[in-house]
Amino acid sequence: MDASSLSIPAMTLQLGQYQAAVTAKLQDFNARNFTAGFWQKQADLWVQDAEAQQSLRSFMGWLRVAETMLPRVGEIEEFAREIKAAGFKHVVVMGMGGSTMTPIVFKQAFERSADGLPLLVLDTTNPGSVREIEEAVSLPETLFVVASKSGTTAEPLAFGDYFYARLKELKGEKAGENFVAITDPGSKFVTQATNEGYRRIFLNFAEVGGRFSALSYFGLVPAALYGIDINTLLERAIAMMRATGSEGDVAHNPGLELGVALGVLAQQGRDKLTLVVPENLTDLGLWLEQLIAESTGKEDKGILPVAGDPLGTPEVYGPDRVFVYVGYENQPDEENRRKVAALEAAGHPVVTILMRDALDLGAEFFRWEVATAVASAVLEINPFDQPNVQAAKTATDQLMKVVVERGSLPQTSAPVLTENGLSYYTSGAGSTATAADVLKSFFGQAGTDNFLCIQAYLMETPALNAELDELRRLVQQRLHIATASGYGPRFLHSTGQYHKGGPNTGLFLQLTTDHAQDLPLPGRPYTFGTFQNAQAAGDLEALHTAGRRTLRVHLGSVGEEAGVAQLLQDLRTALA
Ligand SMILES: O=P(O)(O)OC[C@H]1O[C@H](O)[C@H](O)[C@@H](O)[C@@H]1O
Repeated sequence: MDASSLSIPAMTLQLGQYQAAVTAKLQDFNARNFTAGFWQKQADLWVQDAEAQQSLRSFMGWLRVAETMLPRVGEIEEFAREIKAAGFKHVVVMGMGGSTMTPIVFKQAFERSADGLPLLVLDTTNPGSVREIEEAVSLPETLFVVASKSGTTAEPLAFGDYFYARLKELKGEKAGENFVAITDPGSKFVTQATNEGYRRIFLNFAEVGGRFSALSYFGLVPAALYGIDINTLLERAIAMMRATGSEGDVAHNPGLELGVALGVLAQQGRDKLTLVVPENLTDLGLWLEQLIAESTGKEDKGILPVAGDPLGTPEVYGPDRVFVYVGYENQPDEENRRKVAALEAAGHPVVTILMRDALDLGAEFFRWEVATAVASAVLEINPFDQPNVQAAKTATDQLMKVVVERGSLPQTSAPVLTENGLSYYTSGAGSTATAADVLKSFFGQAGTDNFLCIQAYLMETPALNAELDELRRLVQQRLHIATASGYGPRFLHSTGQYHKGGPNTGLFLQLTTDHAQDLPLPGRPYTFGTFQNAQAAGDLEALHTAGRRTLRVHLGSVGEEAGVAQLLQDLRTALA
């Protein structure tokens, strides 16, 4: 073991029958001096098309962003002190995908320190969630951080407009004092934030893509406001950079080894990366999902990150899994570790990563960024684009144009059935006498390497989470397929790329509602609820265009929890 790898979290790979193929690929990559080429941004390691190579190179700024940020720690910490001195009591970070995933992880993984401010993240257009945030804080004492790399993403702009209008009612022309922007230089949002008198605009780096931006201003500004020691976080990331070859050759490159393993396993059908984490790291799953799914899920290939799948015994899993345990050295997490050991004994490949404390997340973000880029090289795809995300955005934009012109969303198709207030929309239904029939026929399409993806355009609550977990458990036990679940529109900026661009193995269950308690968007002729439903309809259209199998269950005016409870009951009958 070389000296630099001593200062990074330990990783072990138990690959069983796949070890030989992974070793062969590693030897092949080493023979081609992959690590040196990687640090020199040698784009032909991934793709051969000249245009794609140029684009790929232009998004590799994340490689050394931790080093760029280290000298800026003082500036960020000074800003955090200024905010506290100005009397702010809360921070709300607003944005989508890569721009807000890191603060979500930090908020769960770290206890807020005595000099940190409470942190909330808004990354949904659900009117109930927006209202929940508004009610949880005292608006005049809240700092709103609008985080958008492009400065053109519809959601953060809507969130910014909504809360800016609220603050204007309270503080008039001084509203901008409560707002901070993190965005790329030259984005349209820079102009808007300047005109609105934002307190501060942090300019990030054009060559750092959203999902690779954890160690840039996007992750570090919220972290410092929350009281996290960002200096140590970056130092740990830099230790991982060195271990992966940033300063020259290394005997073992942990990012390369993980990435090659994941890429080779995916090629051999083990393409569902099933994450197992202790209770206090579940949100790391959200971060890994957006990184891995959006980077690798394209051209009908990809690795599906599966987070929050109830962990079962070996016999409920098919040969399409690789299990990754990420936990803490000093936290026993006995039940998870015992189950993972049983899976390994049964021949499933298992990766184990043990962090010393939450500050090691700095190192892990970087390890996983390298591994994701390396796995993409194995799969021969460009990890830094997201071609299929745009399809859903375009379809949603078209629908919103109709809303602006006509005042409401167009009715697209008729349900195949309405029962107990729930309406079912699907093209694949056979006999549709009852809801259980519709469900039976939809789930009857599940092949062994398929997965269920629940897409909930609903308000996230602990009760709904518990119901969706139950739904996943039921499907896993009865059908032995992987299950994933995401709240819309969050997942559109994350796993949404894989859903439309990855292999056509998903069964997509979309859940929508009428939004009994909607919220108007100031200055716009529509509500948050209509916006969220347009996003659902736009994505459904994009899924259909990509030939995916879908079932939309509209909960109508039946409450969200009551509606999903009804669905669960019918599903139990259907899968009996
Ligand atoms: O930061 P933004 O430019 O607003 O982008 C937010 C998110 O939007 C898109 O959907 C991309 O696919 C994501 O990778 C990105 O993180």
